[in-house]
Amino acid sequence: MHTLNAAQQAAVTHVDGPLLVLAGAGSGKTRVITQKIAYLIRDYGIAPSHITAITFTNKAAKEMQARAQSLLGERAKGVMISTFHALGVRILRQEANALGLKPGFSILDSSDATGLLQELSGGIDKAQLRLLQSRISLWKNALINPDAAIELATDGLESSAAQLYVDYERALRAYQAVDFDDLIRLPVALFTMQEEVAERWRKRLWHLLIDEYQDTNRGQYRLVQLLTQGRDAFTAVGDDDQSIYAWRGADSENLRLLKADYPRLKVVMLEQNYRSTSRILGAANQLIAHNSKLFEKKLWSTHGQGEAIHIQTCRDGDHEAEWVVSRLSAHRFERRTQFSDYAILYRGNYQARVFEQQLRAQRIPYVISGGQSFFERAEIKDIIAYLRLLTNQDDDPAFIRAVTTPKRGIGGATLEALGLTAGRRRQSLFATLLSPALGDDLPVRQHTALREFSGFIQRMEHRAKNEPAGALLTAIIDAIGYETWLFSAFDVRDAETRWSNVCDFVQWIGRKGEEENKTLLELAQSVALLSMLDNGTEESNAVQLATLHAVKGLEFRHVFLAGIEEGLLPHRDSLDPARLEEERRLMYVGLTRAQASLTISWCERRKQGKTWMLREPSRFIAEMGAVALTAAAQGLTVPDTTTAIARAAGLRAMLAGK
Ligand SMILES: Nc1ncnc2c1ncn2[C@@H]1O[C@H](COP(=O)(O)OP(=O)(O)OP(=O)(O)O)[C@@H](O)[C@H]1O
Ligand SMILES: [Mg+2]
Repeated sequence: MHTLNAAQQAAVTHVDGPLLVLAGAGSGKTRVITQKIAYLIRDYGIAPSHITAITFTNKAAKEMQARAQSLLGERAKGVMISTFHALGVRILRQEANALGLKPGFSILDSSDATGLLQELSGGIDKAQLRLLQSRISLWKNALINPDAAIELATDGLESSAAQLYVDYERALRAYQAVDFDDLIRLPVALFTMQEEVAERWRKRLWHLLIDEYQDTNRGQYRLVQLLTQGRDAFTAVGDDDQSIYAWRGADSENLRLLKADYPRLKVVMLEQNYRSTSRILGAANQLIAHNSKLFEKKLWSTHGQGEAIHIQTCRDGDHEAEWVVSRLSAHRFERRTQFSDYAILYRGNYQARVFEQQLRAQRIPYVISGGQSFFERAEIKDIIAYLRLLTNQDDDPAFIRAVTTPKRGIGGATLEALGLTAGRRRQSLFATLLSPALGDDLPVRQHTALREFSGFIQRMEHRAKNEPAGALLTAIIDAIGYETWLFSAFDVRDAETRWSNVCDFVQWIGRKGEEENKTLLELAQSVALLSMLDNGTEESNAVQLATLHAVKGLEFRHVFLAGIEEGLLPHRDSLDPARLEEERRLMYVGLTRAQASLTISWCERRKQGKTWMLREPSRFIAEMGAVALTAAAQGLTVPDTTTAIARAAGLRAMLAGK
């Protein structure tokens, strides 16, 4: 408690009613949550299992768990610290029956969902499909069901989306599958319909703590309401200036709604920033002052002025990557810092590639998050299809993927025949396959192959109940001949990469199985969640590469913000006033990740498709205010790449000599 300021202490000790901590970046909101968990358990005598904390990413959950553990030791283990979605899974798993789901239901990640929608929509083009999918997702997040969506639809696009939504829901139910949005929507529906179920959960949940509250959507808001109704005891912390998920249905109005919905709401403001130098904070404050305000907030730091913010003009994207990586390298030798003190941040995933190339070329270890997930690679999804099938045999998409990968002589015609019979009988493919009468509809050879497959799945399911997860997964992969198949289907280098990913996955499952004492069946279900937001491989001393969206809540000693140009940030599709404000908040999130130094780069030209486009520095740079900056942009010379590399090499030699 002595490590908290007075306002933080007030937030920690307020336990009997609703509380909102509303404060800017780096003011210790997340710290309030961790300390409050410890306070509730140690000083207030609440059992760990009655406390639940919600974070935005798996990574944040992990960090919070570690911090709670360092404060509380073993006792912290009983606290549920997870993302909203993981809480949803937990509720659904326990209440599956009430929702007509079986406990082993499948969770589709967004690319599975896209695949299913593609199939249902009869193969429309990708751009159109993306629009429909995001429309459906927004409806789901706003708790609007398919029937209501049909009524609400106002134009052609919305009507097709609503129709697709109807078919999509039907398919999901038939496959005993849920998508990410359902992980919130279904518990809300359940708690709304069945008061006694809601009450049971409320009893278990003495105090709920929610980080990054500004990025909750309608469904999540409702879930919190349903879980806390009655005692209304919860802690929400957030910053409206860091709301950056509107495109996924998040609504920072939820902060204001709290005040209306909970008349007893206590609001605590925090004003001291413990993270950044005054100069970085000043730039961030000046920038965000250009947005219209939901709440008035102050933020100051006692860390001193610190280093000037460096703005670098680069010729093009390649030059930028080279420059950033060389500067980082030189900086590390000068300051004797760790690689993990650095983050290179950008707006879009695709921007990562050039930085990865440079980092690899200069042999600098890095981790990347927010990019294409490890779990979204084809070979990993192949294996996951088998896992899904073990837990839920009605999962038709998993069945089709597994039965056809590796090829086992079961062709399109066979699957089509099977599909027709299944459709007629309103059964899943797997259930149809098991029924004795099927033989009439299929040629003998095909029938035997299918039967072999179903027998295999059933045997493995049986073994999964008591054999260690890692060993069993290895057995499955051996039995299906996956390695051999990879090397026959792809060229050697490609196959090697894929096989090594599969081995990593097996190891990871093995480790998780041991650590969490879970069977393969139990692990299989949570795998889908990992592909959601963050999936950075774990390495301790590495430069962090990430999108701005993925680094919310995190901090780094030295931050590079790349591609800070008109068109990229703000993005050219987001220039209307409302979206421009969201872009500005994104920049604010980026600036406020930095503790000690901040380097911003932009390119004079960039390739867009095949043509070179001239670029301008982002308006956000000007909005940060000139005092904060050294301006290479204003004609100051900076060491070019070669000098920086030479300097780094010189320093390396010097350090080695010492
Ligand atoms: N009272 C305090 N004394 C010393 N350090 C503190 C105090 N409160 C917070 N800090 C430190 O300040 C940094 C920022 O805290 P924290 O991450 O909790 O801020 P936040 O408000 O959650 O930021 P963000 O809005 O970016 O999520 C952390 O390193 C934290 O340990
Ligand atoms: Mg935080």
